Amino acid sequence: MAKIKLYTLALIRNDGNILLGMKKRGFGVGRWNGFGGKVHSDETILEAAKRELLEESGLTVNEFQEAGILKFEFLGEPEIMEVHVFTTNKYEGTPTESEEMQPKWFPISEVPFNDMWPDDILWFPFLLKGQKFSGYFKFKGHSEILDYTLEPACSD
Ligand SMILES: Nc1nc(NC2CC2)cc(N2CCN(C3COC3)CC2)n1
Repeated sequence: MAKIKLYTLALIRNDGNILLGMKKRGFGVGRWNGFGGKVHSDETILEAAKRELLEESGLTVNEFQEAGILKFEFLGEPEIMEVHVFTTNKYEGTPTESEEMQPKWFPISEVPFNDMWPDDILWFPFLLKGQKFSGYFKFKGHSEILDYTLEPACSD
């Protein structure tokens, strides 16, 4: 039976820019990404999103928009990654490097997709348009998408 593991991913906007972090260690090291991590058993997904963003970037967010849900399967591995994606342009603090992430603002037109997870270029357009999305990706290793589905998702 596949085991689902919950993760969060927060993308912070500021006018025409988006905040990404270079992952310095662990899963996804060497790739730019939003900020997030595992959901602990004693917290909600939203609490985890806020906690991980603060830990990884130094930013405090009180109001997140739900942007979408992404499910990832890896060939030969039982765990399904369920990533809850959030976005906001309301935050406090200044992006600060952490042990996990080195933050950097990118103009929306210069998102470094070649140095990000290969799924990102597929769902970012939904995020940038404010269109909620629901996606499922089957990966072979960490760089090859074998197949996927991606569709607009209804709000509630
Ligand atoms: N953009 C993007 N793509 C992903 N693709 C799947 C990997 C194939 C996964 C993903 N996250 C899942 C992992 N999470 C790490 C931070 O601690 C764990 C960040 C968000 N984020």
